[in-house]
Amino acid sequence: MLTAVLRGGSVGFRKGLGAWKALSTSRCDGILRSPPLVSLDVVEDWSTRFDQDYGEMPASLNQSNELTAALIDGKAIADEIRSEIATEVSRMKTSIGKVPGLAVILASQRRECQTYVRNKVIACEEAGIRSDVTELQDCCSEDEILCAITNFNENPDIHGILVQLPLPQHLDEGRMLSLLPLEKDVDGFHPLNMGNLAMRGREPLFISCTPKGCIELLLRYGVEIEGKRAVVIGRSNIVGLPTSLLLQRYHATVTVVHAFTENPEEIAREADIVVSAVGMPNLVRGSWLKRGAVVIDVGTYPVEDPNSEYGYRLTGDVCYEEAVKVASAVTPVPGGVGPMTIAMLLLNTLEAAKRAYNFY
Ligand SMILES: NC(=O)C1=CN([C@@H]2O[C@H](COP(=O)(O)OP(=O)(O)OC[C@H]3O[C@@H](n4cnc5c(N)ncnc54)[C@H](OP(=O)(O)O)[C@@H]3O)[C@@H](O)[C@H]2O)C=CC1
Ligand SMILES: Nc1nc(=O)c2c([nH]1)NC[C@@H]1CN(c3ccc(C(=O)N[C@@H](CCC(=O)O)C(=O)O)cc3)C=[N+]21
Ligand SMILES: [Mg+2]
Repeated sequence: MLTAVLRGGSVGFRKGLGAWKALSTSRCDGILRSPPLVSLDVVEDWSTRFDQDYGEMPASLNQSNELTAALIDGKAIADEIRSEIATEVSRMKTSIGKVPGLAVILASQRRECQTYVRNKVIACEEAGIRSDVTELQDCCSEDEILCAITNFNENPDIHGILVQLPLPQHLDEGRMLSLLPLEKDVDGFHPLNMGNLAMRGREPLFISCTPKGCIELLLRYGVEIEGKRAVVIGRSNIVGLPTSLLLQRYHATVTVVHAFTENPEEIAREADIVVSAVGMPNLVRGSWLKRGAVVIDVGTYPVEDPNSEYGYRLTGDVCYEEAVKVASAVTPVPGGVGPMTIAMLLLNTLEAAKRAYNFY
């Protein structure tokens, strides 16, 4: 039975001997877990660590001793999680006649925002989750957003509410997010959820989907986090900041790099784990990476591409061709973090519904 994907479903902390330990709880027993695939130390024989489950190439060395990084297949893992969520949703429907419901408030005509929302709606449908989108004009007022939030808040069939970001410039994003009902904040962006993520000894009701998806990729690929040097590039409320907090919960030593950072390249090169969330294609070159590092590329930057379905395609922050020669594992864009974000959103929505009905 699926109740949580993150190992230690709620990441608990145990005090003792000066150290806090993330506690593994039994709440995530039903989830398929692969044995360690990627080690932070470069090893010659990857075949012994290679897990068949995801069917991807393990990192290997070529004749000139260059690494070929393993591909971290976010799409495959997300599909697996989504099918487990679908099973849970049908169990819920059968036993109490209810399904989870997700509301999305979209106030942007930007095509990639429209695409993300469309992808979320499709993913909901496939999992048997009800979804309801309120589209507002770019020029909408704060009151209109509040009104949409209130409607969804009062609707008992809606368990999760997501305000697609960024909001148009003239709106106060922080204020909008602070007005979300805590127990429906499946994006984890409410200041109380963020604050509880940041504070030791406290648990957020929801952890933001993208950071949760990044950690889940690391865990599923067996990447050790505890004690390792992690560098997060970007410090936004929606990705960089919560990712740095979550990595600390898993006992990484975290450095945050941002637009004002001097010598980002040198800092990044110290990292065992690099998470980049900037939105600048090719920012992270091969020279930014320590040999054997694990690289999670969150960036999704739309570039014109007349050959692709919607006239654009997405590129990440990482120069993939260079990174694969230095890193031990890399997430692709697309097919890496993006699909995990959606899977975690469905999971948070399922969790919200379970709480609402006290159904476990
Ligand atoms: N795959 C997914 O599921 C998701 C992908 N994304 C993508 O991730 C990217 C980041 O999104 P988001 O966090 O919302 O973006 P923001 O624009 O809110 O934040 C960007 C961050 O990058 C930092 N930055 C800017 N330039 C540099 C630089 N040259 N070197 C180092 N840091 C820099 C900024 O620093 P400062 O704070 O100093 O300004 C800021 O902290 C985007 O491409 C977005 O589309 C976002 C969410 C989910
Ligand atoms: N309140 C809020 N919550 C969010 O979670 C949120 C947001 N606002 N604003 C925008 C960012 C961006 N984001 C993505 C989600 C999925 C993909 C995704 O599925 N990407 C696919 C490809 C999609 C495609 O090709 O168009 C992939 O990377 O494989 C990408 C980006 C969520 N965001
Ligand atoms: Mg953004």
